[in-house]
Amino acid sequence: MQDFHYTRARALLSNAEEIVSAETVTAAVKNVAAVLNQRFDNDETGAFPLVLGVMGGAVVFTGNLLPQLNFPLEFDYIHVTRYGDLDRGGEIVWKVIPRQDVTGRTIIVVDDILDEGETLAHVKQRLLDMGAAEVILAVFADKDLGRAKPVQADIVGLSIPNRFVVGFGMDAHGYWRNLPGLWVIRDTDKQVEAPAA
Ligand SMILES: O=P(O)(O)OC[C@H]1O[C@H](OP(=O)(O)OP(=O)(O)O)[C@H](O)[C@@H]1O
Ligand code: HPA
Repeated sequence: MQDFHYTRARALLSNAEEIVSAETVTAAVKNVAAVLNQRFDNDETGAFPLVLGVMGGAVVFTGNLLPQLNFPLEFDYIHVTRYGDLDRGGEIVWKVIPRQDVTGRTIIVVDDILDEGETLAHVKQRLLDMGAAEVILAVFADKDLGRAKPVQADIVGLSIPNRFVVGFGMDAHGYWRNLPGLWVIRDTDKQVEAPAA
C-alpha cells in the first residue's frame, strides 16, 4: 500500500507541468499581505480581526501569510472539505466549525483556492448567519472558470487557468501539498484508484 502511494505520487509529479514558480508564489503572498496591512495596519476603529484558515488546503498559505501581517489579530482555523480525494467537488462537510464568538467581528477567511466558489460561499454565509459584521475572503489562487461564481474573493494572490493544480497546500489524492510552486497534473493521473486497504 505504501509502495502504491509512493509510486503514484512520484508518477503524478513526473507527468505534471509547473505553471507557477516558487518565486511567483512568494510575490503573490507578499501582495496579499500588503493589501491586508494597508487596510488594518492604521485602522482607526481599532479593528481586531479574527483570521480563520480553512483547513487543510490553507495551511501553507496561512503559514506564509501570517508572519507578514503587521496588525493585531487573532488566529484560528476551521475545517471544511468538499473534494476529499477527488478532483470534483461534492457535498460540503464541516469537520471543525468556527469556535469563537464571531458576533460583530471582522473575519478574514484565508483559503488556498477559489475554484467553483461553493466552499467559500458557504463559509461566508455561515459566518454572517453567526453574526459576523464583515467577512473578507482572501484566497491565494482564483481559478478562471470563465463563468460567474456564487461568491467572489475580496483579495486574490494569483489568477490561474482552469486546470487541476497541486502545490502550495493544494493536493491530488492527498499528494504534493508541500510543493512550493503550482503544478498542473495530467488528466489521466487523476483517476488512478488506490488498492483497497
Ligand atoms: O471553490 P470550491 O470548488 O468549493 O473549491 C475550493 C475548496 O476546495 C479545496 O478544499 P478541499 O475540499 O479539497 O479540502 P482540502 O482543503 O482538505 O484540500 C480548497 O482548499 C478550497 O477550500
Ligand atoms: O485545482 C485544485 N487543486 C487541488 N484542490 C482543489 N480544490 C479545488 N480545486 C482544486
